[in-house]
Amino acid sequence: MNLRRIAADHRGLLITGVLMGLFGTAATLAQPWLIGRLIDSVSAGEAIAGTIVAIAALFLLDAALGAGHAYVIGRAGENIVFDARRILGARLLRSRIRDFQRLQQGDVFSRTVSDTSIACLVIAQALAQVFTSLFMVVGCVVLMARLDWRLLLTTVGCLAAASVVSLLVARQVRLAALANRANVGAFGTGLQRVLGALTTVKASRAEERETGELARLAARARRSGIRVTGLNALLMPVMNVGTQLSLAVVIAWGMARVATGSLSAADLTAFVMYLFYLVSPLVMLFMAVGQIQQGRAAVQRVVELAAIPQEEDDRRLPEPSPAAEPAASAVRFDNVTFGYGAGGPVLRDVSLAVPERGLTAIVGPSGAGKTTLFQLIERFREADSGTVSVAGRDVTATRLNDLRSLVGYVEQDVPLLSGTVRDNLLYAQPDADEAEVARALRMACLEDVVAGLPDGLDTVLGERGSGLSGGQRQRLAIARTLLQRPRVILLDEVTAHLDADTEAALRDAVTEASRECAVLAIAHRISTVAQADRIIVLEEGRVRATGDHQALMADDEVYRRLATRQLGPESVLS
Ligand SMILES: Nc1ncnc2c1ncn2[C@@H]1O[C@H](COP(=O)(O)OP(=O)(O)OP(=O)(O)O)[C@@H](O)[C@H]1O
Repeated sequence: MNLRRIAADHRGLLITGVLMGLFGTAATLAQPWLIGRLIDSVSAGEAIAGTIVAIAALFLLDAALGAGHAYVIGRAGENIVFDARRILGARLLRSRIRDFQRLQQGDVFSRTVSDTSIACLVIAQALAQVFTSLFMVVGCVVLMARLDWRLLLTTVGCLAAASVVSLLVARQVRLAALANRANVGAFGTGLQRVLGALTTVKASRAEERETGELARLAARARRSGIRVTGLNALLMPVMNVGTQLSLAVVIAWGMARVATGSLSAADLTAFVMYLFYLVSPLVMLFMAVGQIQQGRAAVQRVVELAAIPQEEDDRRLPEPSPAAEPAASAVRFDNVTFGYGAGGPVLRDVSLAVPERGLTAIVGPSGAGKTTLFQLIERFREADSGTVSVAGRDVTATRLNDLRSLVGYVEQDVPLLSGTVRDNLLYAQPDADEAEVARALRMACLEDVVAGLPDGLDTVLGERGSGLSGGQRQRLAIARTLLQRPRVILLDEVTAHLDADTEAALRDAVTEASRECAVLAIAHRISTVAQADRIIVLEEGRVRATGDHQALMADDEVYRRLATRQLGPESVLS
């Protein structure tokens, strides 16, 4: 993402805003000159009605252009923020999982939400401010020089001293503001840390400790915020002292010269007005420069995040042929080796085939690489060597959209999003009709559950599907997957103990699903293993054995151990 290019897309509005600001400034600059002429006309006893009308018109024009400038620049800023967030959102959703998982979620959030607005608004507004303030300062100085260059030198002397002090203060403001942003960010991260694990905090009786920690972080943010406010409060008064000093000198010396006749009263009045007009844009200029510095830091953070690598653009790959390819296996691994990077391979020379129908259970000790197999099938990760195929197609030669429509993934922990039950059900297949929904609910054994909810399908679920039990959430995710009519369902079973009824319902749902497509289940329960048509035993990234329960109980020591210790002692009896 290139913010400069985004800003260039809105150059029409930006240029209009800056031009309005410049014309408004020109209208401001003309006012003291016209008032000087008014004084001249009054002194000379000439008609003044025309001049008064011109001055009033200038005031109105100045006000209208000032308002227009603020609105147009603000609007351009919001447009730029909108584009930046839209592009960033799309890039995050299309990012590669392995790169996304390296990021801190709190940091991604603050870069996408607040850094984008700081970067874009500050830069649009501060840049516009620089143009108009600079024009005002230069205009005032030139017109003051034309009126009286000696008075100008005196003024510049006083204001220059005040400006140096202001610049030093402005620098401190910038540093303090950066520290304050970091402290506010640290508070946000601290809050996210505890709110994300609120039940753990409560169960550990750590509320008081964590409240203290949050208060400490909030106090740091408060301290640095007060420092910013204090320094900011100094800026204007420092410049005001400079103005008051120069005003006193200009009036004293100017009046003396008016008395001797070397300066007209009209020119002195105009000069004093320019003096007032000069100060505010001078301060604005300092502040805008400081803001641009802050904005640059935010731009840097946004651009860094936007550089996150993307899933490959696979539109060049051929479209799948409409005739369903005959495939002997729903999923095939041929000599697949894969590692996450440092630490060596997690899957080693894995070869396996999952038939088009039926339930295939994967069992293995913790860390054997079971979830990693699923990651490769969905192509969240890619094999270092060997081939993974789904429905007869090499996953690396299939468009991601096509691949992921062939595969339904039912995760263990977070299968649902917040929203209604219906939203969740239709998530992968938004255009499914009522008959298909009813069929999916029936197959996933969810009809009774939905009927028992207060608003049926329109019941609103909390974040991550809270409001349903673990087993119900998984069955809803199975129903969602069934609506998609995939060729393969990947099921990572819930590990938590389920009651006998829920377990039976889940088992029935899986059996139903496996009549229509291949179900590949990471099995944590003996009920799944016992009903499986075939079982793959994975150990240390290798396929150790394949077979049915009876055969593996007889032949495979690791399976026997898993079946008796991990999956439940009752398996020995089965
Ligand atoms: N994102 C990751 N980055 C680095 N290593 C990882 C990552 N995910 C998993 N691993 C490592 O890969 C190995 C296999 O992990 P995987 O999650 O596939 O095992 P598993 O068989 O599903 O285990 P469990 O039954 O405990 O869920 C583990 O040693 C794990 O530490």
